[in-house]
Amino acid sequence: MAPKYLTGDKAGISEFLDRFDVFLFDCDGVLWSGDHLFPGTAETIDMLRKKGKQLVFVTNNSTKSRADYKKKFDSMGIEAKVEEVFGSSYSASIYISRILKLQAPKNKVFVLGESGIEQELESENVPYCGGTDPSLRRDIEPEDYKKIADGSMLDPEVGCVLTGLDFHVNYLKLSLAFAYLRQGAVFLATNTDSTLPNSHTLFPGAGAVGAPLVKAIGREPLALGKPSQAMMDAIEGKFQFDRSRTCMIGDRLNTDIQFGIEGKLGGTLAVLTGVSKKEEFLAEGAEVVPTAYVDKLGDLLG
Ligand SMILES: O=C(O)[C@H](O)[C@H](O)COP(=O)(O)O
Ligand SMILES: [Mg+2]
Repeated sequence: MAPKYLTGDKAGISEFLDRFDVFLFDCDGVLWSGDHLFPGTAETIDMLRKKGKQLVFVTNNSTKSRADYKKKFDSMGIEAKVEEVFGSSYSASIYISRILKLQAPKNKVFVLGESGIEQELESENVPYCGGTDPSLRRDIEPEDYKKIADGSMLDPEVGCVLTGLDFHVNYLKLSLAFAYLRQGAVFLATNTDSTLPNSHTLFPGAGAVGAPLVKAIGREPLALGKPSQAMMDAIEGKFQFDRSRTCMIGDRLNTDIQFGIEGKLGGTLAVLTGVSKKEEFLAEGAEVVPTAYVDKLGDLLG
C-alpha cells in the first residue's frame, strides 16, 4: 500500500496521530543532524506530550549512554526524561547481562566503541576492556604483533567482542578484537548502520567501523540495535505498550522502518531529513514501505 504523504495535510496528520498512544522516536536524522536541531522538533515533542502521548527515544547511536542523551536533550531544549531513552548500547548491555549471561572466567567484553557502550556495560555490571582505553589509541608496534601472537597482550577473561560506532578505530584495536574472535569470543554489535548522518551529510557508521572484522573473521555479529526484535522486545518489556497503538518514527528504512514493521507496530512514519530518500520507498516493488511520511518532523505541527 502506498505511504500517505502528510506534509501540509492537517486533517491527515490529526487522523494519523490519533491512531497512536505511543511514539518510538529515532534520533539521528529525525530530531537532529549532529548538533543541528531540525526546525520544529522541540515544539512537535511538546505537542505530542500535550496530547498525552508516551514517547520513547530509540537510537542506534551507541556513542552515548542514556545519561549522555539526557544531557543532549537538555542542551537542545527538548523535554525528555532519561527513562525515555533506549539506545543500542543499553540494548546490547542488557542482552549480554540478562540473555547471554557470559560465565566467568570468560565474562569480559572487548569493546570497539565509545564511552556510551562502556557506561551501559557498567550499568549492568558487565566487565569490559578496550573501548576508550587511551593506551590503545596509538599505532601498532612490532612488539604488539608478538604479544598478540603469544597471547601476552590478550586479556584471558574476554569472552565477547562488542562493536559499535568508534571514532578512534585503529589497526591495533582491530587486531586485538580479531584475536579474541579467533579464540572463539562471541561476536556482537550494538548496531550495523552503514552510515551516520551528521552535518546534513553522511559519514561512516557503526557497520562500517566493524566491517573489517566481518571481512577478516568471515562472520557477521549479532546486532542488538534496530531492526533487531530483541531490542523491540526489551523496549516493550520496559514500557509495556500496545504495539497496535504504537508508531515508529525514523529516517532509515533498513533500521527504523523495518524495526517497526517487523515489530508489528500499528504504523511507521518516515522522515526525510536523514538517510533514506522517498524514492527508495515509493519505487515499484520497494521492500520496506512506511505507513506515512513527512519532509521533516516539524511538519506534524500541521
Ligand atoms: O552509525 C551509526 O551508529 C548510526 O548511523 C547512528 O548512530 C544512528 O542513530 P539513530 O538514527 O538510530 O539515532
Ligand atoms: Mg536515524
